Amino acid sequence: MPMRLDFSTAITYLNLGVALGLPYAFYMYFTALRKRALLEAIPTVGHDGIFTSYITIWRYLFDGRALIEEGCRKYPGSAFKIPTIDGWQVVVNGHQMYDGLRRASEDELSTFEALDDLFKARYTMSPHLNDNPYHVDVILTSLTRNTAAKLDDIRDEIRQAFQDFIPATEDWTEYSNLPKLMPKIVVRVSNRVFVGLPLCRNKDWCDLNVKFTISVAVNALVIGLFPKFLHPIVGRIFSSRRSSLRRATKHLSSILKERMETESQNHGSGVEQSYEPNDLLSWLVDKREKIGEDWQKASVEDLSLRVIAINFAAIHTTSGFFTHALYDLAANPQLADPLRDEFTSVIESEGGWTKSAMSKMYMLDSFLKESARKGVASVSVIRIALQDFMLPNGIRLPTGTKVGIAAYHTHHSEKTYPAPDTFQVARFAEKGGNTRNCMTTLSEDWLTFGTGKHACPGRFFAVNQLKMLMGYVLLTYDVKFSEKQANFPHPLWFANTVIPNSSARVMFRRRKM
Ligand code: HEM
Repeated sequence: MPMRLDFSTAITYLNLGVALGLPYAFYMYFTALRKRALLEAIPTVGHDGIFTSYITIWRYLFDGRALIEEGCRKYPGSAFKIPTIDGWQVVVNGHQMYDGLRRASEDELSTFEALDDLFKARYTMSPHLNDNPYHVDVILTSLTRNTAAKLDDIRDEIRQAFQDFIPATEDWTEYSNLPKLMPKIVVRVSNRVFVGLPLCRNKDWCDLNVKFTISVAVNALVIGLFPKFLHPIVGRIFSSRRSSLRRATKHLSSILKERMETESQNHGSGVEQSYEPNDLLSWLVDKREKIGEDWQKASVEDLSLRVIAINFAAIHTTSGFFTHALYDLAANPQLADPLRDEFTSVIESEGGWTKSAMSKMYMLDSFLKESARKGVASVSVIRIALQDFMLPNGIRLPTGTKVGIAAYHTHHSEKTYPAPDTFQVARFAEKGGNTRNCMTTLSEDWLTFGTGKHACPGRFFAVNQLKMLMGYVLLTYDVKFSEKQANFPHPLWFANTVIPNSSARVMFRRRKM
């Protein structure tokens, strides 16, 4: 029977709601006033009234780039603040400011705290992941060093994955929603190196790793809608971390146990660790003493979590980058021949798809870098101040302030990049082995991989993979936009992130010589 609410019960509920809601509203109001007062010395772009700031918060979601551009014009080489749904975001621009952020230590401006804030990582991934992020070191050292030995595997997996998802047909075949399709290819190729065969082709493993990133982002968004003091409760309710970890452990448990057993037997016995099989799992197991005294207790869960966390960092970044590059290739079909010629002549002179060959693809490097230059997020290098921090121009960031660099603005500076809105394939191309301008070299004008101690450790692996993906496409297919694709499919800039356009229609066919 439906429950009837009588008048006096309704009044009781109303009173209860007011009794609880009013103190909360006051708490929120005074917290907002206090936070704004702390940042008073930093100018605001948009509205900064406690209530009117919501107009800017809304605008930031869909037009953040324009707001940041306005801030950079008004305060060149300096800092300004913008109200966002996650609180105040301080944005800096200019080389001097870049240097200030680059040099800051983790104790001053924290990346881990910023990741936690952005992805609510302690609830969506693990409360302990960043206590000892030794997997970051494993990516930077073991993965980078071993990539050369894995290029044949990468190439093989690229071929297999493309055959499965974009078979080379005689006639043109149209594909839509590349942002959904490309992660399916990239997850296989990356996992050929992370976990090897046959797991890298396992549907459930691939599905888990493609969807884990999305579930973390969605969970974080939902948790962020609640006030911070409720996060420990809602963080448990709105998080799929346990089910994702269970799923990952199911796949990795027996493999990891076996690797740990072998590694323990060899540890200290003088037997040189030969990394057999030579993959990320072996490197993580081998280096697990870096966890500290407890390294032997490194559990299967701990290692499994690190593997899906690495996938989280690797898959959608690489596939988003690759999707943008494919759009740029389809929009500039005249570039296919020169890029293809460079690819074939370099692999011929270098004796195959080697690491040295990849490093000599100057035009391809420049093409990919130019594509990423245009499609960068509006804010990058996001940090949170763990103590009061003085910016190089004397502006003080109080403890707890979130700060980032205006990346889109930097990548579109007329001074650094003349005609910044045009696609210039040779903008970065340099012959003669000069690596100053290549994709993996960090600089104040190139923020795709961040900067400083926390710059992307996977960039060397990612760039090799991207060059091989692009090389495979160039040698195997002709690519163009469908006639239905009237305009260039610009990405969507949402708040401070960038998302590849999902409505574009791209046509592929087997390459006609
Ligand atoms: C094109 C592909 C990629 C892009 C655009 C990209 C971009 C980035 C950016 C912007 C950061 C933050 C840097 C900073 O705040 O200064 C980052 C961090 C990170 N990336 Fe990447 N990334 C890519 C691929 C990868 C891959 C393939 C891996 C792993 C194999 C990876 C692992 C990581 C990790 C672990 C961090 C955190 C580093 C730390 O906290 O010290 N990334 N990446």
